[in-house]
Amino acid sequence: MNSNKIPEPALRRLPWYLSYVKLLKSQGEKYVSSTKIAKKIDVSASQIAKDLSFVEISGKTRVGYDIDELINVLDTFLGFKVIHKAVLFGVGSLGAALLSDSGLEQYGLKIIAGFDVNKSVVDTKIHDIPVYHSDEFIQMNKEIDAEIGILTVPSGVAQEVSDYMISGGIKGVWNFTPFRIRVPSGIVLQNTSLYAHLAVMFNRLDS
Ligand SMILES: NC(=O)c1ccc[n+]([C@@H]2O[C@H](COP(=O)([O-])OP(=O)(O)OC[C@H]3O[C@@H](n4cnc5c(N)ncnc54)[C@H](O)[C@@H]3O)[C@@H](O)[C@H]2O)c1
Repeated sequence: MNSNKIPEPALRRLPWYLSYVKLLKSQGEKYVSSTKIAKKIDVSASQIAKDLSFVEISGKTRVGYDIDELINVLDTFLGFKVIHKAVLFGVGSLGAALLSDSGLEQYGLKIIAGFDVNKSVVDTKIHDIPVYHSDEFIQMNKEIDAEIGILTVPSGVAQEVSDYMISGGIKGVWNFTPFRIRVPSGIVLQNTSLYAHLAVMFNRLDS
């Protein structure tokens, strides 16, 4: 298994296969072929077989992949089985919604604490997750040891808050702000924007 070598498009497709085979398992299926996955997902069977060649699993002739084994190797390969500790900066409408999303933990992301500067949210709990003042982060992260920082602050402070999280030991920044923040080499940056996807949908609807 070599996760460094897998191309990003293949890596992005693996969760689709995982969610489909989990559905098949819930329907009592034991085996699945790449042809069967291909029929449901708009990806060719040969592409699926190629993508799955990056994970340590081999199909059986005629029956295909053992579903339990496939779920297990995909969950492991994608990092969903290991709990990654995270903190979240900016407990506003988006940040609070993410703190309330118990689905993230099923994908291996455990948000340990939220941080904000607004007195009305500091020292509260959202979905049982404590919210602290941002100034407390550096000291607290020596204990929490979170490696992922979720950024849901206003764009105007995105860069400074990102720098601050990194100075406190954060190794990966999940940036939800529309600001193109910069991170030092060695720090992983993932930008996520609902709005960018919406723009693509509008553009396609209008054309
Ligand atoms: N990626 C997406 O799809 C998506 C969707 C919605 C919003 N957003 C972006 O997410 C961000 C938050 O949006 P929102 O609607 O939740 O805003 P919001 O105003 O409701 O929340 C922002 C929070 O950040 C806090 N904050 C401000 N300065 C801070 C600092 N220095 N340290 C810590 N916390 C600080 C504020 O007190 C507030 O609680 C914005 O940048 C917005 O553009 C992105």
